[in-house]
Amino acid sequence: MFVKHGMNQLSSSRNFTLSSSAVLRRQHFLIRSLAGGGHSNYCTLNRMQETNPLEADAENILRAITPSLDPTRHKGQAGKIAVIGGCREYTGAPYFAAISALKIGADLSHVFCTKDAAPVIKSYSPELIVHPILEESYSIGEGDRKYISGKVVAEVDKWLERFDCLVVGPGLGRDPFLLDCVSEIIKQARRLNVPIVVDGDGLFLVTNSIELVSGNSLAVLTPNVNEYKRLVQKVLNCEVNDQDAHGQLLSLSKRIGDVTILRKGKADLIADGEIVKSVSVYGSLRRCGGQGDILSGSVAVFLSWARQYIMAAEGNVAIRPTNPTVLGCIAGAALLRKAASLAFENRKRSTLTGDIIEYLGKSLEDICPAC
Ligand SMILES: NC(=O)C1=CN([C@@H]2O[C@H](COP(=O)(O)OP(=O)(O)OC[C@H]3O[C@@H](n4cnc5c(N)ncnc54)[C@H](OP(=O)(O)O)[C@@H]3O)[C@@H](O)[C@H]2O)[C@@H](O)CC1
Ligand SMILES: Nc1ncnc2c1ncn2[C@@H]1O[C@H](COP(=O)(O)OP(=O)(O)OP(=O)(O)O)[C@@H](O)[C@H]1O
Ligand SMILES: [Mg+2]
Repeated sequence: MFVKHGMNQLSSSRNFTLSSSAVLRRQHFLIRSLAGGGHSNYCTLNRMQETNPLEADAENILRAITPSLDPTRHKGQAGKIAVIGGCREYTGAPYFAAISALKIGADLSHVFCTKDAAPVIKSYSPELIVHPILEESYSIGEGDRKYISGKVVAEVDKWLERFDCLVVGPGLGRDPFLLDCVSEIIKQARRLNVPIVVDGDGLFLVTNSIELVSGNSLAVLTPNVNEYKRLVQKVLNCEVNDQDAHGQLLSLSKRIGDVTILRKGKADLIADGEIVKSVSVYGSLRRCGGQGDILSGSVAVFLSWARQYIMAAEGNVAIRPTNPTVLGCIAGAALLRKAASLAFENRKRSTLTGDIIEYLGKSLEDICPAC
């Protein structure tokens, strides 16, 4: 009530005081004081949202699907992830996705990128296995296209079956030749039943060729606000309806043949054609670029772990829902948001994606200790 009253006073005085910066500063101070502090209040609001029946039981899901660190396990069993992305413009996005997968606990993380991007990505981290195999139109002659496309696809194909999940799109760019090659990689992954998380420019590609993912129950789309708008316009032939966000997301996922969609935003909404879940716990006020890339790498790892967990449970799955792609989305979204909130607590306005990545380990450890 006090907050409301204070806010009303502030808004009624807005018209004639906005020009004064001292008054503005006092207004901001008053709003923060009445609301109990910027970030902590934000978290409290999020905690209140946990009473929402659609809110996923993210912490229990994280505990259930994260594999124990067992001395009998060998390298590779905790996950082999590959990111298809990285071009002349973007080297950060594939790095963020691939390194996040390792920081969460995957054993191996590969990046398939263009020749220009590879040395840059390699230099960020020796932990990543980087394949400089993608080609953009500018670097090849008209007559070489078919031959080079075959070579690119064959090179990825050598590895494809070994991966537990592909992340297609972070920093991929929109070169038409490159995207044609990536279409073939997506088709091949589907033939081999390799799950894929489609993000960034991968979404630009599949939005224009929806048949690439349509009906693939092992595909996850992770659109941000722009990517979601394009997807809704293209597939549902209408505008985004925030009044019925859950219903529209469900319709969209149904229309694309029950693929799983994680709509990123203030609350992350997840649908698979059957159910809708929301992840709104934790979070940060900082919107620096690259957080979606962390998310795509994280979802890939948790999706792989969820599949392993469900296979091992042999029908005795202790958590709901039971679709591994949805579980992967819930776990990935919750972990990113927790890491972002910890990073923000420390770094405030200067929080960057690299800072958030540094908190992925602690965030998982708090929920699910290693030993
Ligand atoms: N540090 C890094 O390396 C990071 C790299 N990142 C990477 O950036 C890529 C784009 O992702 P993003 O999130 O900027 O896309 P989004 O919000 O739809 O676009 C914003 C506006 O830009 C425009 N536009 C975009 N791409 C375009 C293109 N190739 N050519 C022309 N226009 C283009 C777009 O226009 P529109 O599509 O609406 O016509 C919209 O108006 C993606 O690969 C991502 O992974 C990020 O992950 C962040 C960290
Ligand atoms: N308004 C918000 N409040 C809280 N968290 C948010 C908000 N918007 C986005 N997020 C968080 O940030 C994550 C990344 O979402 P974002 O929309 O920034 O993705 P993106 O644009 O694809 O990022 P990238 O810059 O990596 O491409 C989401 O999963 C969500 O957890
Ligand atoms: Mg993105």
